[in-house]
Amino acid sequence: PRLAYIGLGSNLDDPEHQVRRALAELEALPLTRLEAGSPLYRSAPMGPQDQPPFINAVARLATQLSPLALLDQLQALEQRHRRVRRRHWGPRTLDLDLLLYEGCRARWPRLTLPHPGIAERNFVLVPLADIAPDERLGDTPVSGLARALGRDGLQRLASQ
Ligand SMILES: CC1(C)Nc2nc(N)[nH]c(=O)c2N=C1O
Repeated sequence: PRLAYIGLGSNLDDPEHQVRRALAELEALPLTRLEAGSPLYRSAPMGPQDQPPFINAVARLATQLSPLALLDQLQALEQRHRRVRRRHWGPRTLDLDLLLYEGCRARWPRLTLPHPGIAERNFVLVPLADIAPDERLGDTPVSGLARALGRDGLQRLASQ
């Protein structure tokens, strides 16, 4: 199995429940185990502000699926949460992003690895650092990037 990190996000239809349910569904993916889930974080939307706050988390999977097979599974999961893409960067019930895949750098039409937005989004970087502080982006440990970017606007939810 290879390690893969997934970014989860929701700001529609009870976002906290959407994210918690998606974490359980990641465990059920074929040839895949959920190894770790970060705490959940609430934050104001980056980009268009006229939408509800987001709930975000990051999960670590151990999977035998290839990157594209895993991406297919993630997109199928998004559909099952009735993801309706009305406007670009608009509200959504569930976003699942493949952030990192062990030993894989790619710039394919469907998938760029590592995910290009990681280092500028504290709602991704901070939960990623919670479960993978020693992963490196370029030459920098994720923990250092998260510390530099800061936790402004991020509220950690009580884990239950
Ligand atoms: C709309 C946009 C860019 N903003 C976001 N903003 C936050 N806080 N969290 C997200 O997951 C998120 N996802 C997006 O796609």
